[in-house]
Amino acid sequence: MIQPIFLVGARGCGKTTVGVALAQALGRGFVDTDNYLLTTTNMSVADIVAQEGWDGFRARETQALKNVTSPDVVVATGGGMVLAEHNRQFMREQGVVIYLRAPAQILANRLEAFPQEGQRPTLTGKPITDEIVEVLAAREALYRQAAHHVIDASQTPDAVVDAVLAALQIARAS
Ligand SMILES: Nc1ncnc2c1ncn2[C@@H]1O[C@H](COP(=O)(O)OP(=O)(O)O)[C@@H](O)[C@H]1O
Ligand SMILES: O=C(O)C1=C[C@@H](OP(=O)(O)O)[C@@H](O)[C@H](O)C1
Ligand SMILES: [Mg+2]
Repeated sequence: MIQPIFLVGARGCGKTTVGVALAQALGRGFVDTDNYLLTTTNMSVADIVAQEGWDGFRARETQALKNVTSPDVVVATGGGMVLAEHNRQFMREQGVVIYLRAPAQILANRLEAFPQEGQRPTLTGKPITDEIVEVLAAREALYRQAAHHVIDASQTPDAVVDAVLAALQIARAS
């Protein structure tokens, strides 16, 4: 049975980067919930948060998750998608959920090199490393709860894709 694949994990773990490569390897469609919101609302995450607060953004990302889900798609979620219990349940029931896990320092290094502030406005007002440590501590259990598989995301994107394919026991389509 073909099921959607949902990538979850903290900011910078590579959900978007790996998602594109995984979809290509499987010959599937790819969709990113943040990009979906950007193109459907013409607003960045920072714009939405400025106008509607984080609660408004969270409501929109829940709707985006439902809108983008179809059987043959790879979905890169935003790092906070797992915060809502119904999102975790939806993903687990509808498809296969992969937690891309990496240590805080690796995440911080990637985000410092490529902050994308419009899509990643501050969550805590703290410096990146402090924020990542705090957010991971708060969410680690949620990522694990949501996930069917936990993959080491500190490897190269290609190696992460191979690890996901091995976990799913499927071969590359190309
Ligand atoms: N496995 C990886 N190894 C090295 N750099 C990575 C890896 N995955 C992602 N990156 C880099 O980290 C940054 C954040 O990646 P992104 O895919 O946007 O993460 P996420 O969607 O999980 O926030 C980007 O600059 C990307 O090129
Ligand atoms: O961790 C979070 O709460 C968020 C992560 C971001 O996505 P990425 O994980 O793709 O950076 C984006 O959805 C938004 O800024 C909120
Ligand atoms: Mg992303």
